Amino acid sequence: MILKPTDLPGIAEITPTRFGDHRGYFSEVFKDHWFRENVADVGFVQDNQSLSREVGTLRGLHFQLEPFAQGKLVRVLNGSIFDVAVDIRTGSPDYGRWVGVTLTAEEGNQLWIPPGFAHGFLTLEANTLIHYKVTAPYSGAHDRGLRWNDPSIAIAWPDVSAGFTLSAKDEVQPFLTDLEPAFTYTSDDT
Ligand SMILES: Cc1cn([C@H]2C[C@H](O)[C@@H](COP(=O)(O)OP(=O)(O)O[C@H]3O[C@@H](C)C(=O)[C@@H](O)[C@H]3O)O2)c(=O)[nH]c1=O
Repeated sequence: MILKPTDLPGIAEITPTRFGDHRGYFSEVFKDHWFRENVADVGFVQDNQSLSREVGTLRGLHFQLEPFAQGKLVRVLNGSIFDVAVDIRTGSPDYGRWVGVTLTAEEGNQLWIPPGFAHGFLTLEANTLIHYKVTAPYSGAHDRGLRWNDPSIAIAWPDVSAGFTLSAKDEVQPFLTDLEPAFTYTSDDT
């Protein structure tokens, strides 16, 4: 496993080793012990999969409130995405800052997004299939969002000529300035 920090403290890119031979490859894509030792001492309780048919499908930005706040470990099984995390921890030196990493099925790279960050992604290819592990179960009552194109965050989403496809919910998510404080930064945070 190759662990690479990103420009946003707390967000890490992980690329599992692939052992290739004439048949294809073998790869350990998640190892509990390694993850706890090297990334975050968390347990995952739910695995999610989503398929986006159109290139330019944008899901997010999403997070869940406590006590169902989720850390997410995201990877792509088919196609590719521009995966984004935004720091929404009140008092954080990085509050409102974002980072984006291209994740591809070809490379098999993953992004770790701890609780305290809003998450979203844009598909860069048709029929992109993603898989992600989460550290808390889904709770619709705790599900919250942040506007994907909030000018105060100014995420540089890649240009996809097809235009963006969003859910009705995501078209009208609140702006950062209107968010109820959901997370508080502490110096123990990574
Ligand atoms: C996320 C989720 C959704 N659902 C249901 C609710 C709804 O009926 C349907 C579709 O939900 P959504 O529109 O919220 O799906 P989606 O827009 O794909 O939501 C996901 O977006 C990405 C960016 C994330 O970070 C995820 O945590 C999650 O919020 O699936 C579950 O049953 N369990 C879950 O864990």
